[in-house]
Amino acid sequence: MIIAANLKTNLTRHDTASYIEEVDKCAKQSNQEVFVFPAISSLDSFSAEKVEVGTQNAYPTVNGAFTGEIGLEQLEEFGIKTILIGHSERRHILGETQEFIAKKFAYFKEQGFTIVYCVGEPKEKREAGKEAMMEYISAQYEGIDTSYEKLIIAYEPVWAIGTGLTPTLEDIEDIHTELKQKSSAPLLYGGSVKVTNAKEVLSLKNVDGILVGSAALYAEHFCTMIQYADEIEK
Ligand SMILES: O=C[C@H](O)COP(=O)(O)O
Repeated sequence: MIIAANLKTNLTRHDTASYIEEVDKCAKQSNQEVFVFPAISSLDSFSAEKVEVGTQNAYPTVNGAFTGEIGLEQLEEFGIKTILIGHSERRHILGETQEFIAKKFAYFKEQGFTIVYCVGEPKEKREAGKEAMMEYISAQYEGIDTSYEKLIIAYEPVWAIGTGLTPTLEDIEDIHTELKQKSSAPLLYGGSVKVTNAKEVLSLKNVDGILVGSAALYAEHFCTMIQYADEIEK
């Protein structure tokens, strides 16, 4: 399974280095694929043996006049070859359109990156019923090559991110089963995954892993989630 931490806008360079060192220790004892996405200011050539470090964002360019952005040149300096694309915070807070997200996807696919591609519905779409919700999520697949061999998809209901709320286990399994019809790529669940619910979520059919935000900030908790995945696979 894939156990991924999105550190978002948290931890300094120093604390990120310590975090990755600690997570790498537990990841080396595990059979899981472990990803950590640090804040961009903390990207570096880490000596992690098992943890795959990815970037939370980048502009689809080698370099150029894109103030505030980083491009391929800056990622290559640290050997970064994994990227998060389409995260709901980039869609709903930073205003990335599906068209731009698809352009970014195509660019980093062209560069051979492993892409963790995020989809998920806002609360009002969830409340409008399953048909409206799936229609919304389907639109997030527009322009995306769902057969890309280095694609990982993360289903993250927007209303579950950072709220402590999650769909029921039945709902997660149901939606993941539907989304698996769209792509056979590994499908992660994200949205208020904690040490207290990670094992149940990871045990669900068509859940191939988790993408964890706030609870992953505690390396010990994130390591526990990695251990849960090993226990499930025994
Ligand atoms: O990328 C991670 C997701 O946004 C989930 O964040 P969260 O675990 O804080 O709800």
